[in-house]
Amino acid sequence: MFQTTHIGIDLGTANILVYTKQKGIIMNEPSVVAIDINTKKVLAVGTDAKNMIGKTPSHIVAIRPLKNGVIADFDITTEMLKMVMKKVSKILGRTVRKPTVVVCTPSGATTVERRAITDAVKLCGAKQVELIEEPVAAAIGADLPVHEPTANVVVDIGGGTTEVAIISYGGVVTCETIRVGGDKMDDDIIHHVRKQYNVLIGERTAENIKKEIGYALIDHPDQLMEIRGRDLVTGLPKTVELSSSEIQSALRESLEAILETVRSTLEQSPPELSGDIVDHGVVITGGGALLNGLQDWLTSELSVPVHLAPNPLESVAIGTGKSLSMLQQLNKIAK
Ligand SMILES: Nc1ncnc2c1ncn2[C@@H]1O[C@H](COP(=O)(O)OP(=O)(O)OP(=O)(O)O)[C@@H](O)[C@H]1O
Repeated sequence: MFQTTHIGIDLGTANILVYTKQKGIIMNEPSVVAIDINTKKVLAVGTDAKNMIGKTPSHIVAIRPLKNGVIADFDITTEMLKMVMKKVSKILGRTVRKPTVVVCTPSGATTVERRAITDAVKLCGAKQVELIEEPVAAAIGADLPVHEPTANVVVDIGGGTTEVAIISYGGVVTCETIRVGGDKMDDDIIHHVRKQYNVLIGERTAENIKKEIGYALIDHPDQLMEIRGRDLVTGLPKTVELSSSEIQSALRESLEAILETVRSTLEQSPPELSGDIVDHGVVITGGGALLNGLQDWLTSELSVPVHLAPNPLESVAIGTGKSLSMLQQLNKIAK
């Protein structure tokens, strides 16, 4: 006889997290797959694959099979999920058979995109697949009282998208999504260094620059960072010194786009909920919420309190997992 397993998966553009009720988050790895294009064989998944980005011979490519929160390459996503299930079995010390899986989807995902996620998870052996909208999962994960008739505003800044949602009484009252998140900020930095210094840098370097000297606030202690890339004129490696103020202006456009989305979502709030927003403010979550100075910058621009979720990188996975126990309760009632 085998045990039924209930699993929550945050299938993100940047990271994939797996949650079980008994052990909490048991896996947190980059959503990256390394493939040999000659044999079509998957060589590595997660951290091992991410470490290969930009460093492999030409027949090995590191692919991110999700873009903007949805599946961009179905077959590779399925392969990645199969490897994830194997890792989960290893971590749990037993074979996971026919699990019930809750997966989050961006609220802007189309029916076809939602269907693709369900199909991919089913192909990995899941018996039942339930979908939950990402902002609702993020709000549950951030311990917001989503089931109360009060406005809970969540700004989830992920790798591929930023979702802004007002949740009340267990449902989404209004929501806006833009395809601007941490990845776009990395692109902004790559573009800036190429334009300003004629130097090409990789995605990982850009992400490190963003985390170390990327600031949302114009007013911040100026910091310098040395980075290495390829000189586009000579083709040779080159070292460049970057300042936090130039990175701040490189990120400006993306940050303004996020701010505009928050503003227009708040503008759509029903008047009865606006008072709650002034009192309770906005919760920022997702990895992008960790950008230096973002909380202070949004507070000054929005004139409402802005709170950072306790575990911004894990809120969605925790919320997905918690919704799992709600599902179990519902199933018990149904039986
Ligand atoms: N300290 C930090 N400062 C700025 N950005 C960060 C920091 N830590 C992580 N990030 C960024 O957060 C993003 C990943 O966040 P998260 O794991 O919430 O996204 P995701 O759920 O995979 O994406 P999506 O929700 O779009 O599917 C990446 O772009 C990463 O560079």
